[in-house]
Amino acid sequence: MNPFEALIRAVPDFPKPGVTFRDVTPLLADAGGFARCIDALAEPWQGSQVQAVCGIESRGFIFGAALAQKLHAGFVPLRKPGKLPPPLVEVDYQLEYGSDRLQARSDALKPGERTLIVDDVLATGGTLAAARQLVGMLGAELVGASVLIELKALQGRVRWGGDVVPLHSLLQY
Ligand SMILES: O=P(O)(O)OC[C@H]1O[C@H](OP(=O)(O)OP(=O)(O)O)[C@H](O)[C@@H]1O
Ligand SMILES: Nc1ncnc2[nH]cnc12
Repeated sequence: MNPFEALIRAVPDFPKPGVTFRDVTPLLADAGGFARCIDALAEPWQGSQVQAVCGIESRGFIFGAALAQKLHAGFVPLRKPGKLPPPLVEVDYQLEYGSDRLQARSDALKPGERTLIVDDVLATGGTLAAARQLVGMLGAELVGASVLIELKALQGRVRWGGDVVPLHSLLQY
């Protein structure tokens, strides 16, 4: 069994019927499990000279900020609407259970800055694709993406576009 699996709670029919919600809060509450999770998320990127980690609001902030520290990189929040002051760049996207918009400060990344995107869950891949678009609009160099959980049936990896830009997940369902 994957060492992190026991720390993820499956909640049926949340937030709407037919969705099995993968709750990461038991993992976050487990000091050792959380630390090992950040080590495992960082491992593929050691030596990749990551300069900036973009974390996606809100659960992506938790993993992204810890991972940025581990990789000695800066942290850049990609936020939902109404949270960041202008000037901004923004992208609209679809979710497994709705639609949303992601925004970043228009000078959040430097041109060519080696950037990693981090989130907790890859579902349909809409969020990660929007984050990737934002990184491109900011002129940074995308090194890859890391997620804790990949929901394979929703084929987010297909949307990410194969292996040209690496995408790592720790746990697959
Ligand atoms: O691959 P996708 O279909 O785009 O879905 C994945 C996204 O869905 C969840 O975010 P949510 O918008 O529920 O926000 P939260 O982290 O604030 O709970 C999750 O944290 C990912 O960001
Ligand atoms: N099934 C799911 N569980 C947790 N977070 C999600 N984000 C999108 N789908 C999700």
